[in-house]
Amino acid sequence: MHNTTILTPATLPSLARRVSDCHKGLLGHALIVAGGAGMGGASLLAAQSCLRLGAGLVSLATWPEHVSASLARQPEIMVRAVLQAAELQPLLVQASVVLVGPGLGQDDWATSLLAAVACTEVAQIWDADALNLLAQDYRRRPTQSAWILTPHPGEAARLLNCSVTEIQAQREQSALSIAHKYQAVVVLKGAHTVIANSEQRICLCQQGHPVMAGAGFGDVLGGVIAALVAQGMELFEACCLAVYIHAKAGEKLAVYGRGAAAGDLLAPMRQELEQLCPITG
Ligand SMILES: NC(=O)C1=CN([C@@H]2O[C@H](COP(=O)(O)OP(=O)(O)OC[C@H]3O[C@@H](n4cnc5c(N)ncnc54)[C@H](O)[C@@H]3O)[C@@H](O)[C@H]2O)[C@@H](O)CC1
Ligand SMILES: Nc1ncnc2c1ncn2[C@@H]1O[C@H](COP(=O)(O)OP(=O)(O)O)[C@@H](O)[C@H]1O
Repeated sequence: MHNTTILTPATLPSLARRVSDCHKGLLGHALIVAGGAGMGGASLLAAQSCLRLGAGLVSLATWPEHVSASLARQPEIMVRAVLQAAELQPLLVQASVVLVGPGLGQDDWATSLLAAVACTEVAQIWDADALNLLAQDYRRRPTQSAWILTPHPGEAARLLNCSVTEIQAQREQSALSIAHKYQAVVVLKGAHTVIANSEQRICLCQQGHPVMAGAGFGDVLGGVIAALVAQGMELFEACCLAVYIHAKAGEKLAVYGRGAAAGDLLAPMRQELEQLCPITG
């Protein structure tokens, strides 16, 4: 049996305040490995949200055709064209956390980049196509590092080799089963997101809104988790805080009705984080 903790301001973990002589070198370097051909939006959304939630440095390793558009949109991100996995190595060495998968695709290029990430010791977050590739072959998992998996119900069904209906019928148990099978922290997304780990720890987020049922909202969440890990939070705690501020920001967007774009979350997520965990003081 497990006890479920409902995420509220009283139960949420906190992000440490910044000391007055803080500098970007103390706030982590996040590497986003994302965006195969035709999916440059997913990688940019993830990298932007990581930057906007306070990571000290953000690098984006992506398919070459996305470099100029990404730089034009967000020049603070260090955007690198990567054609071969070997080109990832110097970036992996610098990273304090890696997010891999948004819009990555599942071709040979994507598979080789994922293999390079899995070999490193740095904490890593696997999302979207990284999860699809993992579901196809369990041996793709990292062997030396702590990791987070962020499936939506479709990806969760692939990871457990069952149906979406079965996942949704018992969401908490499904998250625990994935956590146990893959020895990871798991964020099972969708209405009332569940966070679980392999020690049967489980948290439930009751915030959020159907206005978030749109392209890219999960890519943004991956970037937020990466930002909080980069700034020093433990993996499970970072997931809880990220899920909560992402969902609360979604509720704020709901007042405008249908048609929210995932990038609209950035400003309200910053406000939520500041309200819960002020930067100084
Ligand atoms: N702008 C971009 O470049 C975007 C790229 N994206 C990328 O597109 C690729 C494919 O991802 P998709 O997620 O679209 O496709 P998937 O085939 O992985 O997932 C879609 C299916 O999952 C199930 N599902 C998902 N959420 C559910 C929920 N809450 N309840 C019940 N069932 C649910 C449904 O069966 C749905 O048809 C990924 O690499 C992703 O990162 C998307 O993130 C959309 C935006
Ligand atoms: N009906 C809903 N209620 C609450 N949150 C939702 C709802 N629909 C989607 N979300 C949230 O939006 C995000 C969608 O992620 P995902 O399905 O991975 O989208 P994408 O791959 O397009 O980025 C998740 O964080 C999920 O919890």
